[in-house]
Amino acid sequence: AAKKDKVSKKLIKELAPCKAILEDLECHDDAWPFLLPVNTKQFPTYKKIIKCPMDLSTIKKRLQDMYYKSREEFCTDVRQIFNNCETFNEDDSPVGKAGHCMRQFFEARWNDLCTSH
Ligand SMILES: Cn1cc(C(=O)NCCN2CCCC2)ccc1=O
Repeated sequence: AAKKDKVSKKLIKELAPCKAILEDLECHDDAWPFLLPVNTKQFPTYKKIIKCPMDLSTIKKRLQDMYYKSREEFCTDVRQIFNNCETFNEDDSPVGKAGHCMRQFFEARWNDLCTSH
């Protein structure tokens, strides 16, 4: 039991900063394309082109459900959002530009977290 407790304490410590980063992503001015899953009725080709859809509301639920076993898994899901965005949108489109901006914002916050100890 002691070992398990140590692991879970470490995990809570790791994932708390992830929750903070997620909240900052959600309230960013350029977060509007990423708050909810892409509407595949509005964009019928999306499902065919994007094999692993991801969005901020899904990540929020996964955090709440203790789905992530490490902060790396959280980071991978966030990066999936921006990789999908680059695949589906032109760089100079409104959504494409928002994706590049949000990725820069995230990676800076991720570096802070990884270098702060
Ligand atoms: C990530 N992503 C998002 C879109 C998009 O247009 N989202 C709009 C969302 N609307 C804003 C207010 C209501 C719904 C298109 C392509 C794409 O890759």
